[in-house]
Amino acid sequence: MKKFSVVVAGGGSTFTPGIVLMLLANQERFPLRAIKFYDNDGARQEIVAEACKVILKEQAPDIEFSYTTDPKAAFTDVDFVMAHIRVGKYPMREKDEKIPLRHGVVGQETCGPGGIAYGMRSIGGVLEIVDYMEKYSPNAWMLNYSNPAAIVAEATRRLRPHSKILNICDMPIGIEGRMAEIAGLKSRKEMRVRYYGLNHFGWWTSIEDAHGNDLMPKIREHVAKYGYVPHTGEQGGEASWNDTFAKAKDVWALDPSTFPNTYLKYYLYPDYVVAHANPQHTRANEVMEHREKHVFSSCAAIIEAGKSSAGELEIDEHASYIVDLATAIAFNTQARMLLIVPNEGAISNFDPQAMVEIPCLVGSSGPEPLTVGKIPLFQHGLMSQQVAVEKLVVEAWVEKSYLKLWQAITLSKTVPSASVAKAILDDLIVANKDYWPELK
Ligand SMILES: NC(=O)c1ccc[n+]([C@@H]2O[C@H](COP(=O)([O-])OP(=O)(O)OC[C@H]3O[C@@H](n4cnc5c(N)ncnc54)[C@H](O)[C@@H]3O)[C@@H](O)[C@H]2O)c1
Ligand SMILES: O=P(O)(O)OC[C@H]1O[C@H](O[C@H]2[C@H](O)[C@@H](O)[C@@H](O)O[C@@H]2CO)[C@H](O)[C@@H](O)[C@@H]1O
Ligand SMILES: [Mn+2]
Repeated sequence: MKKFSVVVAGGGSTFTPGIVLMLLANQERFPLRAIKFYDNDGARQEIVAEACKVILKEQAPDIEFSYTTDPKAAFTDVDFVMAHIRVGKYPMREKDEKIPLRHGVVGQETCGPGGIAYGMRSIGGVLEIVDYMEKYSPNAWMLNYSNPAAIVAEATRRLRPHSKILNICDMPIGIEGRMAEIAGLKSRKEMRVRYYGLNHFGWWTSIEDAHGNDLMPKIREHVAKYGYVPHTGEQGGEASWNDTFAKAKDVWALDPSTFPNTYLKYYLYPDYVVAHANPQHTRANEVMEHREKHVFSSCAAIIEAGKSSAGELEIDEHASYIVDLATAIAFNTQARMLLIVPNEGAISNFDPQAMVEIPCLVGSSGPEPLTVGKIPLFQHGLMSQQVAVEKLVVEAWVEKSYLKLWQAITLSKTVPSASVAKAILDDLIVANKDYWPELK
């Protein structure tokens, strides 16, 4: 069986160790000859890379491993680019979340003004990686999950329309895992779903088991009481995520015939979100205090001891969707997966040039979207507004347009007025002076 070469773009990511462990656990179906890391922060990457070097030496000494900040070394002779960069890293995520809250508006990583600010930083970073891939390994595929996926996907549609890049998200994966548990199944892979929307802005319309039995009634009975919290009472995990999964109950109430992506709470209940936010301590702080600290302290311990058992790195099981996607491309499996793709009529009454998140069959030539048909007025209205925001952000980046970015923030369902939008924009411009193009 062919062995593949993968470069992880964003090697210093907190998700890299879990993804490496997941890749090692999937060698049977996705054998590797080489893994490379690439990052523009060599010091950050070195900590993760040196720990992963120990793990790879223990578990897969035959896989060639290297890490670099040199694009030519990183992107030469690769079959897949797995991209998860965060331009500006967590300090900028913290500003994305805190600046809107200063103005009484939702502060979130990928939603609202925070997501727009993040998008203005990510576009250039992701396009640069696409160009490196095409320069040094023109036959490679890029599996991108750098956020904000919706804006990045629109930017790649518009600016790199012929590039071999697939934009993906793991939120539906995480929610489907909970749905499967609620339905009494062992795995989400026993479910066959129909879903549509934008990234972080979608709905399930059908969920069946492998025999075609409708699982919606059973899941609906649970969600109506508990949201996506699988069992009542104490939950594991982090409080903010637990609150998000529980809040799905109220988001679901807006259309009980479907199940919502959890991110819709930021657009449908922005008042609730702001009222429950701490402007001095947001999700970025939680992640820096927990995931980032845990991953980097584990990596340091592994490096120090020279053995993986010295750390507590965990396999990122749910990231196996990345291998599902890579094997679908590599072996033409026609796997059925949610991807962010050009609509082109799949949703028959929606903008054909919108990037929509819908089920696709994936093979060696890429994704083949399944048809969705007409969507209802409620979802159509919400999606039309949101996709216009996302398109305006990309136009603002291309044209370096202050006006279009102001329009984008004003149009977001999370923002109450053009004056509040302008105040937020002016603060974001100052905060992002090292990252955004200079707006005129
Ligand atoms: N699509 C999804 O559903 C999904 C799920 C989880 C995480 N993510 C995304 O994955 C990314 C990584 O998340 P994280 O929390 O580990 O972030 P992180 O800050 O820990 O790691 C990101 C890495 O990217 C590097 N980087 C930044 N700009 C770069 C550039 N221009 N070129 C090369 N490297 C660059 C940073 O130096 C850093 O090492 C984020 O964009 C996050 O939103 C997406
Ligand atoms: O606040 P974070 O950084 O913990 O998470 C933000 C990301 O949330 C989603 O990814 C989740 C995933 O959906 C969930 O099941 C679990 O595995 O954790 C992931 C990362 O925390 C979302 O899809 C991403 O786009 C966000 O970046
Ligand atoms: Mn996502």
